[in-house]
Amino acid sequence: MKSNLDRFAVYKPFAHDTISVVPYLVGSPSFYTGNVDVARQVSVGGHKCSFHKPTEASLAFLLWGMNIIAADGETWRKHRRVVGPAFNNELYQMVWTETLKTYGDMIAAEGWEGKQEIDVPVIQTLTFKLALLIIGKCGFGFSFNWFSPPRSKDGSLSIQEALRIVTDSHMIAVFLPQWIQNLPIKKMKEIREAHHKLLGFMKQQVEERRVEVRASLSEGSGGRHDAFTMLVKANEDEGKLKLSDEELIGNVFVMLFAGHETTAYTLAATLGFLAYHQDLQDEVYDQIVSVVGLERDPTIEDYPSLDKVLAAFYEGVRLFPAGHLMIRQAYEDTVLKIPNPVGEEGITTVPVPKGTNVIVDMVGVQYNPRYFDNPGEYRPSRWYGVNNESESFSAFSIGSRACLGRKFATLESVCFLSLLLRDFRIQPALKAGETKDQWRDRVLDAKIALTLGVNDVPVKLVRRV
Ligand code: HEM
Repeated sequence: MKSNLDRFAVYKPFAHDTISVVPYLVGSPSFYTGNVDVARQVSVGGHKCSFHKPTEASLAFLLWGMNIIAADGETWRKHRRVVGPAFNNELYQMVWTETLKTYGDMIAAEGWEGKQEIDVPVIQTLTFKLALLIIGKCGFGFSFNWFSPPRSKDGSLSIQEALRIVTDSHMIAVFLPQWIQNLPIKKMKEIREAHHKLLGFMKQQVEERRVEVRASLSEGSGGRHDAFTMLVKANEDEGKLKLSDEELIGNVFVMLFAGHETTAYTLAATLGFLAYHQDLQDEVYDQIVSVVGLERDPTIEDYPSLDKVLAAFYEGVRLFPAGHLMIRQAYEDTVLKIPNPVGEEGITTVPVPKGTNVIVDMVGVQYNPRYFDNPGEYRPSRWYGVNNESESFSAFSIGSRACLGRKFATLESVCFLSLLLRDFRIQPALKAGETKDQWRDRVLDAKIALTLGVNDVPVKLVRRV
């Protein structure tokens, strides 16, 4: 069976991991690369880089206002100066604490306390809910919980439900023509209601936070620590370079999209791999028990010692790199220095005319045998002892435009996995007559939406203690 992750096969006939693709009929050639050195040349940004992020590549992120992901050049620097400080230790502590709390809520709300075996037909139903609640609480500062009713007593949508609908329908809102979105059908009406509700709410929140931040600055008190509040706070210090309210909202929303689906899919893939590889799951479990024991909750201070849990997650990100395409464009005539194939010394310099797209194919990078021995194999030990911030792990991108939420995602995931894997052994939920290998082939393959993700992962949770 041909896998959607077999993208490196594209490069094999050419013996190069950077290729030029010429369209049959119209359009100019583009480069596709699975090479980290080439990726670095085009994706790092900054004055010396001849490539930028074209607006067409970021349309999916521009629905709510300009933001750090879509911006480029000076505009990006302005956004980064405000958004960067929001990712600080106070936020990270909040991510850990809220993940612990949300895990507890999940167990109670799903009725799993005391249950010995639980069938979970699609693990994504849990990981998406977790990621949405954590980004909602830590990114937006909302008090969400695992089972809140979708509509309040007066029949209006709850903010939590509006956020869920907006996230789930993002591709519709971006790509479907406006006249279809305006049709008086139930689904479209619901999406419009959710957008309207959320936007009104966000505007009111910006104003509320501004008042709070000014009060806490003048009183010297602490105030809230969610990313939204931090953003408003950082923006207050910016004088002339302040972001507008629309840009603030654009950035809060982009965090929702950048930080929700990515983490949720990767957690699902990681659990799928660990279900298939019971020996690797036991290795991770042994570390959790030796670091945290069986009684107490893991703390953020345990995080550096839970390196096998992190490695299991990193290997999930590598094999299912959620940010699978990074599109850059030459804004001037330039060259690419392309390393020759393995076994041949040196580089080949290729001219790149202004306007040429270079597409960093993250699946190509992560499955490139130049960097990984037997790249298709799930082997977390590749990351044992590798510094957490290391660029040898490239699936969060590299350079100054690398993922700002890397630590957010890894803290959330390590905390959640440590709790879940300590309580339960994860096993593949097989169909009647299906073998484990058939389950792997059916389940551990990719599908592509806004990000790249794993197929639905059906598992069985078996209580360990
Ligand atoms: C497994 C989880 C994640 C993966 C694999 C991932 C991957 C990436 C990649 C590849 C980029 C570079 C995109 C490009 O240059 O075109 C990126 C950028 C970014 N990510 Fe993530 N991400 C993850 C989670 C998160 C989370 C949880 C957040 C926020 C809470 C986040 C926020 C961002 C932001 C703000 C940027 C833009 C940085 C900039 O351009 O300065 N990401 N991410």
